[in-house]
Amino acid sequence: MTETISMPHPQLSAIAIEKAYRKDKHKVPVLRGIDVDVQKAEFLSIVGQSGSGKSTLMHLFGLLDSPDIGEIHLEGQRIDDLPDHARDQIRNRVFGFIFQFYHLLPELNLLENVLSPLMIRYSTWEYWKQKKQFKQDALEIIEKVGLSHRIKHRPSEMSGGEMQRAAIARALIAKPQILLADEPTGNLDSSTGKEIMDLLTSLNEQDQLTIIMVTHDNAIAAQAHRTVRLTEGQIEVLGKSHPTSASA
Ligand SMILES: Nc1ncnc2c1ncn2[C@@H]1O[C@H](COP(=O)(O)OP(=O)(O)OP(=O)(O)O)[C@@H](O)[C@H]1O
Repeated sequence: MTETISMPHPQLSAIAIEKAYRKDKHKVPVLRGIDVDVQKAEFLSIVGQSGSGKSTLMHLFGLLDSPDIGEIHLEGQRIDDLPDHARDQIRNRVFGFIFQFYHLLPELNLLENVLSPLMIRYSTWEYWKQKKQFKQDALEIIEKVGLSHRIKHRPSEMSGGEMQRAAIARALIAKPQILLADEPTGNLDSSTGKEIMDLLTSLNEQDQLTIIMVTHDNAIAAQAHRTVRLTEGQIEVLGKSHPTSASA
């Protein structure tokens, strides 16, 4: 009797992705056939020269944009071709985003910034009904990122490292399965960058949070489980492999 062994799907896959932008009536190809599998609880870094398409690939993973050709799969299900409302829902519930320049709301204090995704997700009535619980969750997350002493501070009153911690807390409040981090240390000095990497590593190891991180810094990239390099629109696999990763 033959036995079929079914392999679990990767948590997230880019399959034969192609993407071009238009410039002066010309099509400029950026991604030319990208295949990447990301396993649950993996920490993957994506490196490549400026303009190589790292952010473009990240945006496709997070459904902020759509590929011209190819597919994005979540747990084996295609998600890039879903209707807008379903894409919005997956983007908000599955993915958390952090960026080089934090993108905090300047007029809100830390606690309000962390709560802001929930204010957007829920109706005013739903939000007020659950506000006590949400606030407690936010305070726990703020403690986890080491900012309990900054709750009432606005972004202009925080350092770069504190603002990135605040942005991480804001991403965590929505309980994402996958954190997409675009140059999270790109605006920080090396020791503050290391602190942010330590925080991301602990979220990955202790909370089993999958992290996909874009960086131009090879030393930062080396702290992930696995690194892929984008070169001329294609993937080159570098570095160590995650124990459960089967392919690029
Ligand atoms: N919305 C857009 N419209 C037109 N061209 C774009 C758009 N977004 C990106 N590009 C172009 O696509 C290429 C890849 O951009 P992308 O931002 O993905 O690269 P990157 O590797 O993240 O670069 P960097 O490290 O400098 O941030 C660049 O040449 C960029 O100019």
